[in-house]
Amino acid sequence: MKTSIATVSLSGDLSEKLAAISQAGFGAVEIFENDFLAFDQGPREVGRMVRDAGLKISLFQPFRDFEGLPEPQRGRAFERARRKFETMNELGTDLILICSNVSPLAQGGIDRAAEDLRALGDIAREHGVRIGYEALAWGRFVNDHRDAWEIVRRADHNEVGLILDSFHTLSRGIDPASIRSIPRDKIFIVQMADAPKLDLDLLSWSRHYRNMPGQGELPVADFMAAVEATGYDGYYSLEIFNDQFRAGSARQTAVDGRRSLIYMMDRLKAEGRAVKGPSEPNPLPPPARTRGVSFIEFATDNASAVALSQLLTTIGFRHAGRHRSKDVELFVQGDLRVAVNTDTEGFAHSSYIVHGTNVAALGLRMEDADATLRRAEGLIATSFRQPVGPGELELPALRGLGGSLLYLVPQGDALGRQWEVDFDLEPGWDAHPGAGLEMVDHIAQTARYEDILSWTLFYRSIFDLRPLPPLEVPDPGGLVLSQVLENEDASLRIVLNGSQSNRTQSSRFVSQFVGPGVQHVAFRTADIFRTVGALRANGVSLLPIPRNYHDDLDAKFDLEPQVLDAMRENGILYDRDEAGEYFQVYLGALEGGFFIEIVERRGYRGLGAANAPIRLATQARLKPAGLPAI
Ligand SMILES: O=C(O)c1ccc(O)c(O)c1
Ligand SMILES: [Mg+2]
Repeated sequence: MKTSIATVSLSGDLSEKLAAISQAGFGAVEIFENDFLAFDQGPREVGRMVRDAGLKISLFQPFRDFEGLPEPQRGRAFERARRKFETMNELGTDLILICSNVSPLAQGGIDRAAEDLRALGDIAREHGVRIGYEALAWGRFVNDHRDAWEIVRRADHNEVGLILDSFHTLSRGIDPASIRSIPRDKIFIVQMADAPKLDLDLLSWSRHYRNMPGQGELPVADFMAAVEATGYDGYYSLEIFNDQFRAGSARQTAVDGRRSLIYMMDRLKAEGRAVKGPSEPNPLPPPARTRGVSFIEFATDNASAVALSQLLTTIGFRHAGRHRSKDVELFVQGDLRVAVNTDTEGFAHSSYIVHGTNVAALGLRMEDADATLRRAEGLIATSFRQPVGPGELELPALRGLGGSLLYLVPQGDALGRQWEVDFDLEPGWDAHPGAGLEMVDHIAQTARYEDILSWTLFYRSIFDLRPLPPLEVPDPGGLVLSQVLENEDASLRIVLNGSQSNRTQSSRFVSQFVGPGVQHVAFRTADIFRTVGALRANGVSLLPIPRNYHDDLDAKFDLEPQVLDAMRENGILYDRDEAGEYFQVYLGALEGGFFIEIVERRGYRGLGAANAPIRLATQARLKPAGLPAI
C-alpha cells in the first residue's frame, strides 16, 4: 500500500510536518498550498526538503474555482493554472488537484466543464504534469464523484483524471459501489478521511471534524473496498481537516494516520476485500482476544505505599507476597491482583518520579500475547522491555496512555505461574474472597481532550476493542467527553475521559496532578450491599450522594423501599437498562486524584453514564472537606 498524507492534516510549520510524516513511515505528502505559501523558502528548496525527508510529493493542492467560468474569469483561471504548473515543476510534483467550482460565477454544464479540463490538460502536458478533478460535497454544480467522473470521461485526455475523496462521497450518502466501474488508470489519487456522524452543513463538517479512517462513523471500509476492486494501486492519501489535529502533536497525528491506513487495509484483507499485491508486506497477526484485566500495578514510594496498602486492606485485599528481586508487594482479592511497586529503579520508579503515585501499568490477559505484540508493532506501537531477574518471567509490554505500560499476559500455564515464578507468596495467597470484590469491571483513563481519538484508534486497531458512541458528561467545571471501548464479551472495558475546559476534574487530573493516565478503577462485586457493609465495618467512607438523587430514583424506578433506603444510606447510585440493573459506589480519592469505584452488575451493559454528573458534582463539592482529595 502506498501511503501519503496532506500537510493540512498536521500542526506545525512545513518542516515540522515533513519530519513527522517521514518519521511515521509515509511514502509521500500532499503539499497544501497554504503551507507552501506561508513557508520562507522557495519551491526548489521545498522540493529538496521533501526529498531529503525521504518523501515524494503525491499532490499539490487545491486549485479552486476553475471549470465552467465565463470570460474574462475563464482566461484568468487558465493563466493562474499555468503559473501553478511552473511552481509544480520546481517543487518536483506532477499532480495538482482541481476541486469543483464553488464560485457564484460558475456556469455549470458538464460539457463546458469537460472542455475546460481538456484544454487545461493540453497545457498541463506541455509542463509534464497532470490534473486531477475532485467533486467537493458542496460544489456549486458538481458535488458527486459520479458527475466528476463523467466530466473526466468526456474530457478524454491522458493528463486529466479523477480524484476521489471518501469524505465527499460518504458525507452525501453516495454509494461507494459506484466507484467499481471507474477504470483504475483514471483514478489519479484517492484521499481518505472518516468523520463522526454530525447533523451539520457539509462544509463545516468537512473543515473541522474529519478524522482518521477508523476513528469516525462513515463506511470508509466500503469505500476503500470499492477502490480496491478497480485494481487501483496508487496512493491512499489522508486529508484530514480537524481542529484538534491542527492543535495537537504533529508526530502523534502522523503515527495515528499511518496506523489508521495499515489497520483499514488489514481489515479489508482479512475480509477478502482488498487486492493482495505481491509487494504488500505480510499481513498483521489477527487481533488476539483480550480476556480482561490480569493485574494493576501502582508506582509509588515507601511513604505513600503505607496509605495505599491501607486502602487496599480496608477494602478487602490481603497482602499475598513480595517480589523476589524488586520492591513490589502483591495484594489479592477474588481474581484481583494489585501490585504496589516502590522500587527505586526501573520503569515504575521513573513513572513515580514523573506522575507521583499512579497506576503505572495494567496487565491485560491475552489469548495470544506474542501475536498481539507483533500486531502492535505492525501498527507502529512502541513495545517495551526492561531487565528481569534470573529465572523471572518477561512479559511482552506496550507503551500505553501517558507513558504507562500495558503488559500482555499470556493465558494458560504461564499466566498461572506468573506470580509463583516472580513472587515469594504466602500460603493460601490466591484464595481470598475478602469483601467480595471479584474482578475489574472497568478502567477509566483520563487523556488530553485532543488525544482521545488517538487512544481510541490504538485500542481499536491493536486490541479489537469496540468504541461505543461517545458521550458528553457534564462536570460542574465544563463538559467531559467520555469514550467507552469494550471487547467482545465485555470482560475488558476501558473508558477514556477528556475535557476542553480546564476546570473539570479530568483536566485538573491531567494538568495539575498525575498527567494522562488511569484516574479510577471499578471493581466488581456480586453483592454490593454486603461489600459496602464490610467496607463500612472497616471504617471506609463512601462518597455521600445528595438526597435529591435518591428521591428522583424513587420517582423513576419502582424500587423496594428497603433497597432504596440502603442505597440512600450508603451513597449507592443506580441505573437500569433493558438488560438489567447496575449499582455503583465511590470511595474518596488518593492524593493526586486516583479513586476506586465498586459496582454490581445484574445483566446491565452500560457504565451508569446517567449517574456520572451526580458523582462529578459531589466530588467537586466535597473537595475542600477532603473526602475526595481532588
Ligand atoms: O475544504 C476544502 O476546500 C477542500 C479542499 C481540497 C480538498 O481536497 C478537499 O477535500 C476539501
Ligand atoms: Mg479532498
